[in-house]
Amino acid sequence: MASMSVKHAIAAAKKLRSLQERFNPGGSDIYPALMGDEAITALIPSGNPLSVHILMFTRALREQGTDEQYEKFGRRADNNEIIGTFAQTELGHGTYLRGLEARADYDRGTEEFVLNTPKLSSYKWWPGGLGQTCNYCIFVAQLYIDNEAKGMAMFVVQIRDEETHMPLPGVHVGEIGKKMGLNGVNNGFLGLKDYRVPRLNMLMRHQQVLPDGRFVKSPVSQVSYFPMVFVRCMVARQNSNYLAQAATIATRYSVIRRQSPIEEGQPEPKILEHLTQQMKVIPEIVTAVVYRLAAANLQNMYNETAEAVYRKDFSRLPELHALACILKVATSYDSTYGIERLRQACGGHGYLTAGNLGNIFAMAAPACTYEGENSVLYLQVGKILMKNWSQVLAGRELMPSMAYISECSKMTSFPQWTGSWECLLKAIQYACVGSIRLAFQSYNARVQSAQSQTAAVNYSGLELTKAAELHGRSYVAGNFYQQIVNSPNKHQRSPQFQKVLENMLELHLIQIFFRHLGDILRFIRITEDEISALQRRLEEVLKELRPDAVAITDAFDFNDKILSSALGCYDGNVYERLFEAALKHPLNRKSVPDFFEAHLKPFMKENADNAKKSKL
Ligand SMILES: CCCCCCCCCCCCC/C=C/C(=O)SCCNC(=O)CCNC(=O)[C@H](O)C(C)(C)COP(=O)(O)OP(=O)(O)OC[C@H]1O[C@@H](n2cnc3c(N)ncnc32)[C@H](O)[C@@H]1OP(=O)(O)O
Ligand SMILES: Cc1cc2nc3c(=O)[nH]c(=O)nc-3n(C[C@H](O)[C@H](O)[C@H](O)COP(=O)(O)OP(=O)(O)OC[C@H]3O[C@@H](n4cnc5c(N)ncnc54)[C@H](O)[C@@H]3O)c2cc1C
Repeated sequence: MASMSVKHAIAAAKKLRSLQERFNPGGSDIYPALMGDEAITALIPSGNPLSVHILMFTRALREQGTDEQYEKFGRRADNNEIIGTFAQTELGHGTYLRGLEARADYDRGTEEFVLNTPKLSSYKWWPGGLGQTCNYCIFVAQLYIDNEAKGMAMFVVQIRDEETHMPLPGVHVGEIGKKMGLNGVNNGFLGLKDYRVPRLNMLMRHQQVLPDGRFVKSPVSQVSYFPMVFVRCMVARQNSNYLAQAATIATRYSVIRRQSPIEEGQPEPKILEHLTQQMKVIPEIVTAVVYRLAAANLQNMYNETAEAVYRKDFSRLPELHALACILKVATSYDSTYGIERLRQACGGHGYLTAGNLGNIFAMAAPACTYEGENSVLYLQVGKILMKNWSQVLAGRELMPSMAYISECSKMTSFPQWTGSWECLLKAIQYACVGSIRLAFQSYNARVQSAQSQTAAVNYSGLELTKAAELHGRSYVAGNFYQQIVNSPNKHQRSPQFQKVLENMLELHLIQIFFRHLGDILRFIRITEDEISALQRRLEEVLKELRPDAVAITDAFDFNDKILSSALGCYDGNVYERLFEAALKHPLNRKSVPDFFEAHLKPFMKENADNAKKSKL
């Protein structure tokens, strides 16, 4: 499987290179490569073994290395002359980066670093492509000078001979084993023993070790985390894509499959006529659109921040970090749970490999873990919200994506309930700020009672997580509202198209309202009549969006090859394709399976003989 994936990935990368040269001659714009990676990844159901090379290895060289280091390593990596990965996570540590055990000791006598993974738990474990594909990696280690720890640093390390692909001396490298998906990616392990690299193999754009061993600290240590921020932004885009693929499959299947009359004596309807089926499928279509728009916003913010960081302006890093965390978490959680809901909406055929929904789930699900495990990133955002709440109390301005927190903090009570979009959006934001305030009170009380900040974060973790989740909802819903209601290009849309978008906004806001009704009722008085009115509107908007469901998912424009699903093909010939896939199963090559003579027949005969004996 791994070699097939590498073969496909290389073929696709070559195609991508020619496209890039045609549409972006000589440009260093990485995004065609990423779109290509998206396409490559979608075309290789077992995952793209070059993803981490494209997304992390090349970018770390460009963003963390000096111009000279880019010339030496980065250009060759961008041109796929060398293939690398990002080796940070270890067998014993993934989240707590300050606990990473791999070490780099500076030897000023030879102006080299001596790299070691001192224990089994220090082995790098998980990096994509590391097992068999890559011949280089970015090796993340704790830097030591004269045995004094200086923090994390990144090193360009060649792990395999460029001609023979043999592991180099001092390198122990291999595949970590089968996973629940992405088995074409050959995630690997790496142990290094007294492995020496020249001083200039340490990426030194932001921090340096001089020949005499003097250490020049980075002005902002967190800039070394930047490669992860980028992938978090990419995950938001990628996982909204996975959800869109699954929503396309389930929608198309739901207008082909007929089952269970709604009126006695009437013919069986398409299953999408059932209201509960609409509630399973249509909100997922809208969620995919909502996150795709949020991910696009985040990508623009990443570009702007990356350019600023290149100019040594780190001012926007904190906001990008907060948004990248919350959108990576929200998109990966909602897409993973949404894909499973869509699989279940397709009945038994949704469980067939030929439907491809299981594989799309297996591709989407690990995004809840890699690039920062979601519950950890929720806590990270919770901490940032605590810091921002202190700013609010001090009357200081907040970063733009948190401005609503200041506004809501000035409201002594929630205004008269109207049920309008603005009211629904404000309700989610108001509940978020109420949750932040409660979390802050708990957190602050703990710090006041002499708990350390890290302990206070841990013991306030449930409230911090809730506040972070509601912050994500507020940001995403606010972004969707702005795009639909206040977009500068709104006048270019036909009235019909605007109406579909407004129905999608109505559905998203009501769906989020009901999902967090408990959180909202904690801070806002809403009567049963007002809630029932929203229930009616939910049923109504599902009915209104039903006729547009296929057109919206067709607009995602996934080629049948990308969907790779007998349930979701454009021509709708589901049963023929299911049957065609079944006949291809190896067990159907013979009428009598080999195991009949070898196992089944003796087993049945033995039982028959025993039955006869027991009658005698
Ligand atoms: C177009 C689509 C194409 C396809 C797209 C495909 C996409 C996906 C491809 C699949 C490939 C998967 C590859 C996977 C790779 C990996 O998994 S790489 C390894 C990832 N590992 C992690 O993410 C580790 C998670 N842990 C952390 O990030 C940190 O430990 C922490 C949890 C954030 C804690 O940080 P730490 O420094 O230990 O302590 P804190 O006190 O929390 O932070 C200190 C201050 O630093 C700020 N900060 C933290 N992180 C960042 C950051 N990234 N950027 C900016 N600032 C950061 C933090 O807010 C604190 O600030 P102050 O409070 O102001 O001091
Ligand atoms: C498919 C895939 C691809 C990957 N690719 C790469 C790669 O290319 N390069 C790379 O370096 N890594 C990669 N990783 C590793 C990934 O980054 C780590 O798995 C991730 O960072 C989580 O670390 P961990 O697995 O060690 O879990 P741990 O950090 O051990 O966490 C385990 C659990 O403990 C809990 N926990 C941990 N810390 C806290 C906390 N502070 N507060 C509360 N609860 C906590 C959480 O529930 C967490 O799920 C990949 C992983 C996967 C699954």
